[in-house]
Parts: sequence; structure tokens; C-alpha cells
Amino acid sequence: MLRRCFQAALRFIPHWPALYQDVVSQQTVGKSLEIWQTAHWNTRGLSKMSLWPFSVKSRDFSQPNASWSAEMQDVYNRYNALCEAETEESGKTGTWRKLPSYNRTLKYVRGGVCLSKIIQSKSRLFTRNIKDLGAAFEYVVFLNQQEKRCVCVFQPGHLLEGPPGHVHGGAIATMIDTVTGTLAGYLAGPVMTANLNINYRSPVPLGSVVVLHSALDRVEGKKIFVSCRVTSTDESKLHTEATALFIAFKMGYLFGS
Ligand SMILES: CCCCCCCCCCCC(=O)SCCNC(=O)CCNC(=O)[C@H](O)C(C)(C)COP(=O)(O)OP(=O)(O)OC[C@H]1O[C@@H](n2cnc3c(N)ncnc32)[C@H](O)[C@@H]1OP(=O)(O)O
Repeated sequence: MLRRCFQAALRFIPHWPALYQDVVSQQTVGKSLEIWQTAHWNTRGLSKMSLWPFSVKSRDFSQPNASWSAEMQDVYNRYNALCEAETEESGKTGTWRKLPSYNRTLKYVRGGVCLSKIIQSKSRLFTRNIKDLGAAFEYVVFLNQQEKRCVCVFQPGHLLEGPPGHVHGGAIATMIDTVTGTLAGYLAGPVMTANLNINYRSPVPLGSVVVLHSALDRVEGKKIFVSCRVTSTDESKLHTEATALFIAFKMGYLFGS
């Protein structure tokens, strides 16, 4: 029975980029729906009547919130402006893109509302499972697909303590894995972390803001090599350096087929 559910799941999840695309388009369409409904409907009425299969009230965790410090907001604004900027030569929008972030991405794949109930319905993305604003992982990832790099603005909260007043090394590793994995996933489809090599250079104070700079080093067949540096927001201080190896795989691998 469980095997059949997983096989059904495979038909819905061809590969991750499509999943990301769906999330992005759902967000875009969801946003316009939201504007439309504000003008014409009350929320409850629309969600009862709409044929749109997703909740228009899904929470994108990468949006600014009250827990963000002024520094977090500043760095966010800086990269967000790059997303909206038009390049002088082409007149097209900039090459940076802010990635949305949900606590159950599976739900937003086509057909995913049902799947998310079938497959481990209580599962939540590790970095997005604490409801208190600012308590744990506050972060936003920006992607530059042309330059094959990502930047993540990260404000670690008080629940991530390791050494007194400072961030746990495992929490930093989690963020490195998340950002390098996101980059590898956008560039190569579904990937699994095979190796993560981290050098911790200086401790990160809880509540401070750091930036993770991640870049593609090379691709060798199904091996994707990515590096990452964690720095202060002005890049004057290096906190952590890492390299990661991801292996591209077919989704069937996760479900035993
Ligand atoms: C919207 C969403 C937002 C959400 C975005 C959030 C993103 C978060 C991303 C988090 C990602 C994770 O945490 S993933 C979870 C943690 N990782 C895991 O659990 C992975 C467990 N390990 C595995 O399943 C497997 O070992 C794999 C898939 C990594 C590799 O298995 P495989 O497919 O059998 O690979 P295999 O053919 O043997 O090897 C292929 C090539 O890679 C090399 N290779 C394999 N493993 C290693 C290794 N550890 N170190 C060096 N090299 C290795 C082999 O030598 C070979 O080289 P050559 O002979 O070809 O030269």
C-alpha cells in the first residue's frame, strides 16, 4: 500500500526544478488572486468557491517579519532591489531572484495537496518548523542562475544556541547544506548531499546577521561541487568556509524504484 502511494507520488514529482517553478508560479498567481480577492471577495468566500487547488494563504517564510533586525532588513532590501532592477542594456529584469520558502513544499506541487496528506503528513521542512518569529532560522535565499550562485541572508535566533550566546555549529551546517543544496537543486534537479566539509573560523553571535555566499565550483557527471562562505554582512569577517558534494538522482531512488 505504502509502496503504491510512493509510486503515485513519483508521477506527480518529475523533478525538482518543475517543483520550484510550480512554487514560484503558484506564488505569483496566488499573489494576484490575493489582490483580486481583496477587491471583490472576502477570503473565506473565495477559498470555498475557487477552483484553484492551492491555499491562497500559504505562508512564504522568506518574507520580512517583525523579528528582523534593521541589518537583516537592509541586506534583504539590497538583494531584493537587484531582483527588481532592470539591466541597462537589455531592459530586462535583473538576474537575481528571491526564492520563496514554505514549510511543506510538497503541498505546492501540482497534486501535492493530496500527496502531502499521504506522505508523512506531519513532516515539515527542518528550517521552517518553528512558529515563533525570529526564534530559530530566519533566512532568505537569493539565486543568480546565470552566475550559478546563491546568497542567503541569515539571522539565527535564540533557539539555535551552541556555545553560550553563539550559534550551534550544527545550525550553521544546516544553513550551509540548505543554501548549497538549493543552488545545486536549481542547477541540476534533485540532489542529495554526499559530502559536507566545514571549517569554522569564528563564532556567530545569536541574533546577529550573516550572509552565506554559495557558488558552483564544477560539475562532473552526476557530481555537483559547491562551495560556501559565511561572512558578516560587510564581508569583513569570515565565520565559516565549506565545500559540498551533491549527487544528482532520480526521484524513484527515494521511493525504492
Ligand atoms: C523547494 C525546496 C526547498 C528546500 C531546499 C532545501 C535543500 C536542502 C538540501 C538538503 C539535502 C540533504 O540534506 S540530503 C540528506 C543527507 N544526505 C543523504 O542522506 C545522502 C545519503 N547517501 C546517499 O543516498 C548516496 O550515498 C548518494 C545519493 C549520496 C550517492 O549514491 P549513489 O547514487 O550510489 O552514488 P554513486 O553512484 O555510488 O557515486 C556517484 C559518484 O559520486 C561519488 N561519491 C558518492 N558519495 C560520495 C562521497 N560521500 N564522497 C565523495 N564522493 C562520493 C562516487 O565515488 C561516484 O564517483 P565517480 O565514480 O562517478 O567518480
